[in-house]
Amino acid sequence: MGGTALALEVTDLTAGYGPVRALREVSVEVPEGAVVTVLGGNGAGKSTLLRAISRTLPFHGGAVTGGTVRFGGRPLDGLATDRVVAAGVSQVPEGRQVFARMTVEDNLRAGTLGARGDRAAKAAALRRVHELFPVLAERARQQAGLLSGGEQQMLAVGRALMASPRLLLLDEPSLGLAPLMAARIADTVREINAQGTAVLLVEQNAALALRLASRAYVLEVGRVTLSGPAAELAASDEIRRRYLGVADEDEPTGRPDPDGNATKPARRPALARWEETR
Ligand SMILES: Nc1ncnc2c1ncn2[C@@H]1O[C@H](COP(=O)(O)OP(=O)(O)OP(=O)(O)O)[C@@H](O)[C@H]1O
Repeated sequence: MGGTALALEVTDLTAGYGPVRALREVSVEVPEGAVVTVLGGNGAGKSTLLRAISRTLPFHGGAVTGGTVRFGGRPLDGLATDRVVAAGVSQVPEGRQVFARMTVEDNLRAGTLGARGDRAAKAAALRRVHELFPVLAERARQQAGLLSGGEQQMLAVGRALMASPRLLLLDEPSLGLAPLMAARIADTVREINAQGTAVLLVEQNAALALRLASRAYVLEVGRVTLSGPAAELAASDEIRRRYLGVADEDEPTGRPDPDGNATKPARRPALARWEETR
């Protein structure tokens, strides 16, 4: 968990796609070494935020039209994507997007393009990725497109880690995965963070994200509508009702009864459901 030093400082960021305004004066901070999450429904602007930070928005036909992004005190504005990677920020895009016809090892090698560090640093990064995801070592010569969905997500995360980032931008890592696989990915995010990498996690699965993060932001139609410590947001009625699938009149305290059972099993919060898979 971070102290007061900020790794990432996004200030009043406005961005869009032609006439579509996807982000309006969004400000987000990630302290050094922290996990911070951005929650929000479909189309809220979560992916756009990550693309604006990694400067990949132009590849999607979008542009930043206002505000600043600073990393480690230095502005990222105007940098090419590979310079952002070199500055220590790597993104795992939504939908994994591994190179399906390339081997697993070549996908990982692609992650070192633009990265800082010499051969020894890249070899160390590969060892770290193989320790986190042994299956990527076992399947090194296999075509990436033949991996399962969960394994492809591991590959996408592994590829981003090959650049030894100080900040990992993670776009919906649990999307389309079975609960057990999502929980495994969550464990890995925790481990990556414990090794010193800060994480900005975009998720629709609020239960999972709030368990991982120390701080959370809620994005609605391009604006930050709520932010605070993740534990506080997880306890708030508004978040519980809208993002954790709990109706406050049913479970005013949200606490299980003394036997540890939720009081209304049929309406158990998503948070409890996720914990059961672990
Ligand atoms: N490449 C694009 N071209 C035009 N409009 C886009 C593009 N990508 C996203 N948008 C629009 O920008 C807005 C924000 O989309 P964005 O993908 O950032 O939201 P999101 O919160 O990541 O949603 P989801 O969880 O569904 O991916 C939406 O109105 C969306 O339709």
